[in-house]
Amino acid sequence: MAFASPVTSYYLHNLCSDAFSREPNSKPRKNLTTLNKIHRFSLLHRLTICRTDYFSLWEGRDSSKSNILASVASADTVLDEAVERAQLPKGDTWSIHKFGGTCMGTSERIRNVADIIVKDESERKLVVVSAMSKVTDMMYDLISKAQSRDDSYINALDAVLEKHTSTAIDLLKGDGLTNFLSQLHRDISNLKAMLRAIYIAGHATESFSDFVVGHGELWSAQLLSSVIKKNGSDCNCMDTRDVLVVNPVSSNQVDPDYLESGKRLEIWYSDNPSNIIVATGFIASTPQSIPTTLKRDGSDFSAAIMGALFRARQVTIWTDVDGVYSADPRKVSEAVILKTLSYQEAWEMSYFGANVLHPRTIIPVMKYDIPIVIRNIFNLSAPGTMICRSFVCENENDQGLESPVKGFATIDHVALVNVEGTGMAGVPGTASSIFSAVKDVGANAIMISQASSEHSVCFAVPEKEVKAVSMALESRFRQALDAGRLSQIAVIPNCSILATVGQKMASTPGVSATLFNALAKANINIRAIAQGCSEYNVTVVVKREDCIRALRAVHSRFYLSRTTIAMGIIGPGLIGGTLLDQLRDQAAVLKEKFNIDLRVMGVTGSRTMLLSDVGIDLSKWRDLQREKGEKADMQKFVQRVHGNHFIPNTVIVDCTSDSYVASHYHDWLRRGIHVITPNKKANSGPLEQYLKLRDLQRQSYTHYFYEATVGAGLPIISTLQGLLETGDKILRIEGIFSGTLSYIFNNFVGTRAFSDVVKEAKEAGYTEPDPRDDLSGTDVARKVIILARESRLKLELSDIPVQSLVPEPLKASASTEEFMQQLPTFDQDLAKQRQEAEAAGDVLRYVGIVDVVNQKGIVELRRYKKEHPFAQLSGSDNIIAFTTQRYEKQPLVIRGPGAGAEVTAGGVFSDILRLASYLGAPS
Ligand SMILES: NC(=O)C1=CN([C@@H]2O[C@H](COP(=O)(O)OP(=O)(O)OC[C@H]3O[C@@H](n4cnc5c(N)ncnc54)[C@H](O)[C@@H]3O)[C@@H](O)[C@H]2O)C=CC1
Ligand SMILES: N[C@@H](CC=O)C(=O)O
Ligand code: NA
Repeated sequence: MAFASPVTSYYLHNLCSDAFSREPNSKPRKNLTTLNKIHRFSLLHRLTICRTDYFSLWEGRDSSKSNILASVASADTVLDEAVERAQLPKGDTWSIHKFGGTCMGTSERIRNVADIIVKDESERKLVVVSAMSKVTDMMYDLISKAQSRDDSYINALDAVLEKHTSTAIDLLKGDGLTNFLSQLHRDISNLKAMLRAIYIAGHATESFSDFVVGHGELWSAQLLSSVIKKNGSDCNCMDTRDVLVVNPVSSNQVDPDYLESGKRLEIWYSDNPSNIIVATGFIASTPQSIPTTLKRDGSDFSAAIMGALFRARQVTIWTDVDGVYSADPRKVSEAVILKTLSYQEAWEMSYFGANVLHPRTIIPVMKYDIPIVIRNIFNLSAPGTMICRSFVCENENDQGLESPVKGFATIDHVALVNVEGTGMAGVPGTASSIFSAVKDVGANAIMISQASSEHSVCFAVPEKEVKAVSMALESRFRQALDAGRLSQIAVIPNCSILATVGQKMASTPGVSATLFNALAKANINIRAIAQGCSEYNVTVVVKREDCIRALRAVHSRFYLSRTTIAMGIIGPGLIGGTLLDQLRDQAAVLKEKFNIDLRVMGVTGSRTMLLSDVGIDLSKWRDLQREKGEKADMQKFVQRVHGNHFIPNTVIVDCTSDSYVASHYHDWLRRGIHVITPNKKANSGPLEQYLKLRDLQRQSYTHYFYEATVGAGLPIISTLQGLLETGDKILRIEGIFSGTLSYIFNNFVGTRAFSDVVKEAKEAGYTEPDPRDDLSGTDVARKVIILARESRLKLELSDIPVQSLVPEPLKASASTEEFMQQLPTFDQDLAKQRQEAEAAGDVLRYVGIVDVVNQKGIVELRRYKKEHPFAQLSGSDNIIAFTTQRYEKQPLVIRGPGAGAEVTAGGVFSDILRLASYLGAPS
């Protein structure tokens, strides 16, 4: 220590002798205290009996679960009887309660804490408190200001004084208030002198800082104990520096000295016996009685050490959340509060950044099987999460039996390092060389994985450390790299770690299969995997951009009972609009009865789009689109529907007839977005693109359904796929594939004009957006191509000869309206054809044929006898006959309405439900 002047030394000498003159050992030692009795008779005894019974049960005669549970219950009775016999007074057990800074944030909250403590008279309590919220930061700020010779530390100290004075005035009165304020003023004037010394020296040692900072806990403990006393309860305030002794092991870690702390506690308690003790968290002393702190998460650690010293029944950590969540609720909004966690599970979760306890907090209580309960001070009705020995956890409730996985946690900003080469196999010491290089640059390997071929070792390090690590490895292995014994030291940046935690994974086959399956279904690629043989944790490394989706996918697989699918609907026209209405009407039933949760996150037309982060209210989607719609932007639409929500599965439903929209399917499928459509453009477009699309889709775990492209809601595609998949051979598919043309020729009778019937078909919603697509035969040709390609024929649309019914002069009409206006002029042509057919006892039918045997397709207007099944149709009926090896003599025939808003939207809807069932919805 280089102190600048004699003045400084003088100040420090005085301050230090005042501050460090606490000599707990010098206090008179009394005989065995009540506390010791508690140790001996009550808790240890209780725990011993308890353990003996559990173990004898495990090793004993009957280890079936129900018998164990029954016997545990009887063991509890035995315990109670033992306690009764020992005639231990009620209240002899201790519990530890820890209240963090938020719980102690205001006078109102401190009053609330006092209420919780005083109202529960069931047992003795040691209450560990943190400083009032923000005070620790204020105290550190004082030191940093003083060290950097910034005079404003004086004002900052005044703010600290003011905060505690006003809180005390709110909470206390009379002697309680006077005593607190006079102690506060004494402390503040001491601090002022000390900070002045730090200011002059321009430096504060760690123990000075610890001493200054620890005042936050001293004041909050004094405040709380005064309030409790004011309420008439017997309470003492403990400055834990008199009791807790710790040995520093590194700059951010200390080891408790239980033996010495136990001795000091005994002395302290014999001087200050009471039913309630309010103790300062965070602070402690070294064996030389120099003030220190317990470093990070110090107050939790204080509570756990006290729990162990008191052999407490339970340690309750009061906080502002309902307990430990199954995943970070900011990332997974459907995360649930876990009822129990084993010590090991809590350990694993906290390692991976879950907001649980610091692992070292668990060690002291774990030793004595003391449960830790995390509870919400703002929601007393929530039972919280109990962290305890796994055997006890299982008995507490059945949660452990339901899911072998408890929680999921992630670490971002990670890079993978892959050291690879044939020269590694069978060479002892390679791993040691790799990790000693990692150690030499002070990096931490978060995860390590090596396959037994030994050709590569892969490990994850924090991204900020990867450059130094790779340089160190390159230099360490320069020779091996030059000689080719190592082929590469590769860095894979932008990764995240996803950990799945659960002690019961160890004894449950199939957990990792479920996990990997969920990731596969969400189309997430796994870069590396690690599972220790304790099996408490399966860790995967994924691309950072996939991490939240991965987390949601696995979480929903293990926790969401429903199959939740995010949907984007493109083209809210006739079919799209009807589909949205059908979804609106059926959503509740699907959710309730089938556990399927369909959420429309976006609807886009060609001009406006409507987006939502939680799902659009379908009861008013039209109004919302009108009022809240924004300019349509396909990229933004897909990004929001797929990326910005908590649902792992996305489907885009294309209800347009647009080739441009269809050209996006490839990209969507590649990104793991499922596609469903009644739009025929993709499957009847250029063959090469179609084949590419199907290849991609088959390779990925994404689904592409298009039942409504042929025969609207009729099961045409699925029937054909079923025949093919079960090994049948398709010979010929023949039918009336156009609802519009079926309707037209079914109704083009008597004196009716052809154009009138076309108009009717359009108004009934059977036609394509442009009815020329129907009349020209193009729509039928597309359906023929779709079925031909499904039957493995490699045909282009241009390979199909098509007989068009569009009069030659109208082919080039500017608009649909113009076409419809001019059509009556050409009514005579078709009237003539019809009359000729009628005269011969025939009817006209517009048919499509897939001739699989001869590998060709035909689309034409044909004559059929009046008795032929094709002549028996009505309305917009389609009829499709499959002639196959199995159905050779009698074709398999499907007939029914093949166009129209309701049936088509219904067909699209059932594809959506098929997707849900593929994704795991109950059937
Ligand atoms: N009407 C029927 O009976 C059947 C129709 N289909 C198919 O259903 C699809 C939809 O047909 P309809 O609803 O009758 O047509 P429609 O014309 O009523 O609706 C299409 C909608 O898509 C929108 N749209 C067009 N291009 C777009 C783009 N690039 N981006 C966003 N939105 C765009 C339009 O603005 C319109 O709202 C078509 O592919 C059709 O072949 C399939 C089977 C039967
Ligand atoms: N316009 C089509 C609709 C279905 O694809 C038809 O009439 O069949
Ligand atoms: Na269909």
